[in-house]
Amino acid sequence: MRTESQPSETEIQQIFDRIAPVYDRFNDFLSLGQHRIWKKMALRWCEPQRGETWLDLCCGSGDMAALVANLVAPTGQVVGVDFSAQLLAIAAERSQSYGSRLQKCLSWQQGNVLALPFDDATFDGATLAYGLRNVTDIPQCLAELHRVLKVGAMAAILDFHRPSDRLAQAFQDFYLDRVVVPLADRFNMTEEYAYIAPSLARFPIGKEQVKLAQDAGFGQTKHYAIANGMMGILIIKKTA
Ligand SMILES: C/C(=C\Cc1cc(O)c2ccccc2c1O)CCC[C@H](C)CCC[C@H](C)CCCC(C)C
Ligand SMILES: C[S@@+](CC[C@H](N)C(=O)[O-])C[C@H]1O[C@@H](n2cnc3c(N)ncnc32)[C@H](O)[C@@H]1O
Repeated sequence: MRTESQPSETEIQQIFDRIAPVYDRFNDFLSLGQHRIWKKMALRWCEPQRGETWLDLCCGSGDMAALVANLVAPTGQVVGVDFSAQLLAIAAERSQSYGSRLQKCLSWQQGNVLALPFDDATFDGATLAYGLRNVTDIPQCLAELHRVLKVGAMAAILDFHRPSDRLAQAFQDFYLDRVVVPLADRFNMTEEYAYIAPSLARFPIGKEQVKLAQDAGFGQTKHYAIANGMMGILIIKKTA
């Protein structure tokens, strides 16, 4: 797989600001709605509880934050953080259509997950869906996540994964190159979606993610490959 040099933070921010208008529809169409299942699977492994305060890093259009809010409502809180103003605006707009029970639990903050604007030990748990592969400094992201979590807190990190099975790998390559990018091309977003494949080629595999989480101080770490190995969920717990 060809790998390219990593884009800068500004370039990544611009990618997501540009794809914001089609982001949700593309995800639903291109994953046949499966990405919503994958997000729910991630939550089943970190179990947000009613009344807790959770952080959704790289929240984008707010999908995952809304799922967590449904579990911590009515007294809990979920803070979605992202540096894309365009996707955050969509998250805020979409949350207006949720019932007041959820709306009261959700808040949105523009910020950089590599320098979170929260005190140490603030959150009971966290989610990070399709964000770790897009940050420019994975160890710093995991260090910030560890800092703002309470001891005993869990986090679920969902992202693409490279299958070990050659056939699944070939399908993933085919799908990204011959389905995803051509569709994006029809909306003048070729480069934005062509970024996925090299970002995946650079992305640490499951056991490497476990090591990175352990190096960041997480005492319990487990990586699950799902969707025939094309996606992965890292479950981590702050134990000290
Ligand atoms: C929700 C998903 C991807 C989010 C996402 C992550 C990124 O890093 C991007 C970078 C640049 C542009 C867009 C994104 C982005 O949308 C996963 C589902 C959407 C995927 C684009 C579809 C790929 C699915 C699997 C490779 C194969 C699915 C097989 C089967 C048809 C379900
Ligand atoms: C693929 S989207 C994921 C959005 C959402 N979590 C989801 O599951 O659909 C990746 C998001 O990460 C955000 N992002 C990337 N690097 C970031 C950083 N350093 N700080 C804050 N947000 C960042 C992008 O703006 C984008 O919204």
